[in-house]
Amino acid sequence: MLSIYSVEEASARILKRRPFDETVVPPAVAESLKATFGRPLTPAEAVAQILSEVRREGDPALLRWTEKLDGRAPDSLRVPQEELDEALAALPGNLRYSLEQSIARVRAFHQRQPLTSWISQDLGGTLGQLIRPIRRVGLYVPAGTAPLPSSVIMTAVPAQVAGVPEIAIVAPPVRGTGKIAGVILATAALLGVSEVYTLGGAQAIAALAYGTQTLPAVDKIFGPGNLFVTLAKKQVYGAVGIDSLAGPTETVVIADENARPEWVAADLLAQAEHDLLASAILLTPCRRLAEAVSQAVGRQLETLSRAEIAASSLAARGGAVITRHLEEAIGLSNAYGPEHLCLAVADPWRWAERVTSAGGIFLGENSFEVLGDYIAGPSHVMPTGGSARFASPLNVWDFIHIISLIGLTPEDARRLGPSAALLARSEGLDAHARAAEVRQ
Ligand SMILES: NC(=O)c1ccc[n+]([C@@H]2O[C@H](COP(=O)([O-])OP(=O)(O)OC[C@H]3O[C@@H](n4cnc5c(N)ncnc54)[C@H](O)[C@@H]3O)[C@@H](O)[C@H]2O)c1
Ligand SMILES: N[C@H](CO)Cc1c[nH]c[nH+]1
Ligand SMILES: [Zn+2]
Repeated sequence: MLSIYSVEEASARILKRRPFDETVVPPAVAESLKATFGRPLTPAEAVAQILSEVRREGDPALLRWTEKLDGRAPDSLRVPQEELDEALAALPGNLRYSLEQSIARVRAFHQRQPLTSWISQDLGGTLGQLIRPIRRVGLYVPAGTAPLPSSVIMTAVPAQVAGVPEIAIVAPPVRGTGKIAGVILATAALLGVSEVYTLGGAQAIAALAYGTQTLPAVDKIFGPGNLFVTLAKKQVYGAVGIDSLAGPTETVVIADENARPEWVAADLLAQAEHDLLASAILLTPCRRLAEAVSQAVGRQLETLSRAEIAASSLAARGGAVITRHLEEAIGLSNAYGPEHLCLAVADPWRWAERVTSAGGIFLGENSFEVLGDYIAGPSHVMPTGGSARFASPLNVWDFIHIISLIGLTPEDARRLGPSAALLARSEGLDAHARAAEVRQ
C-alpha cells in the first residue's frame, strides 16, 4: 500500500529538501552503526573515521574494514586477471548478449556528446582550449545488497568514449565471500577493464582518493552508491575530483487519469527496492488513480523478493500526493529536483518543456525508468538528494578537463597591456601592473 498525502503534508514530509549530511537514518542503520563503531555515530562521522584510518594506514585498514563491514576480506585486494577471464567465460550467452546490447547503445549515446578542442584567431590574439581526458579515474560499482553490472557499463563506457587511459574499478564483495560477484567481473572484462579491486563503501572511496600500497590514487572518482559511499565522495572532494552525489535512488512519477495503475505501481516498486533510503513518489491530480496505484503496490509487493526493502522505503520516503492540477505537480517536482522524473501523462513532450530540474525525464509510459537503468542509452548515474538542481547525469564531459590556450603577439601585448595595468592598480597589485608596463 502507498500512503496518500495532500500537497501540504507531502511538502512537510516526503518532498522536503534532503541534503545527505542530514539524512535521517532508519533505526536498523543506526543500530548497525552503533554495533560496528562501539558508540552511536552519525553516518558522516562513521565515514570520516574510515577515511582517516585508510589514509593513515592504507591496505591494513582496507582489509580490516572490509572484513568488518562485508563479512570477509579478499585474499588479494586486486582481482587477478585469471578471475576476470574466468568470469567472462562463465557468462551465460543470453546475458552476454544483453550486456553487449546495453554497451553498444550506451556507447552510441555518449559518442554524440561532442569533445572539441578549438583555436581561434578571431578574438584578438590566438585563443583556444584543449580538451584532455582525465589521466586516471576510479569507478565505484555498487554491490552491497545487489551487484549492479549495469553500473560498470554506465560509468566505464563514457570514460572510454572520453579517452581516459587508466580506469580502476572498485566493488564490494558478495557478503561473507571476499569475492566480487562474477557478473560484475565479467562486465569489466567484456569492456576490457582489467584493474579491479574488491572494495566497497567508504573504504573504497578512501583508497581511490588517497592511494594505498596496492591501489594508486586516482584523479577523479565516479559512480553511484549508498549513503556511505556518497558521504565519502563528498568528504574526499578536493583531494580528488568527484562526478556528483549519485546516492540512493529517487523517482517521481507524474501521472494523469489515463495512466495504468499496475504500470505506475511497478515503476515505483522498481526503484523503491533499491535501498531503505530510496524514494518513490507519485504526483497526480487524480485521487482515483492514486488509490488504484496504492492497491496495486500492495498486491505486487506480495510477490517481490526484496519486498521488505521496498515496503520500508515506500513507508518512510514514498507515497502518492494529490495535486490540484498537473501544473502543480510539475512545480513540486521542479522544487524537489528528483533523480528520475517519469511523465505518465498525455502529451509528455509538452510537459517536459516546463521541467527545470531532474536527472532524467522519461517521456510516456513506454519510456519506463527500468529501460533507462539498463539499456536506453544515457548513463543511469544521476544526481540525487536535490542535487539535480545544479548537477547533471554522468556524461563524457565529466571525464575530461579543459586547458585554456593564450597565444599573444607583441602587438597584442602592447594593445591589451594598458588596460591590464589599470585593472591591476585598481586591485592594488603593483607587481602585476609593472609586468604589463615593462612591455609597453
Ligand atoms: N543515483 C544513482 O545514479 C544510482 C545508480 C545506481 C544505484 N544507486 C544506489 O546505489 C546504492 C547501492 O547500495 P548498496 O548498499 O546495495 O551497495 P553499495 O555498494 O553502495 O554499498 C555497500 C557498502 O556500504 C558499506 N556499508 C554498509 N553498511 C554500512 C555501515 N553501517 N557503516 C559503514 N559502511 C556501511 C559497506 O562497506 C558496503 O560494502 C543504492 O542506494 C542505490 O539506490 C544510485
Ligand atoms: N535505478 C538506478 C539509478 O538510480 C540504476 C539501476 C541499476 N540497476 C538497476 N537500477
Ligand atoms: Zn534501478
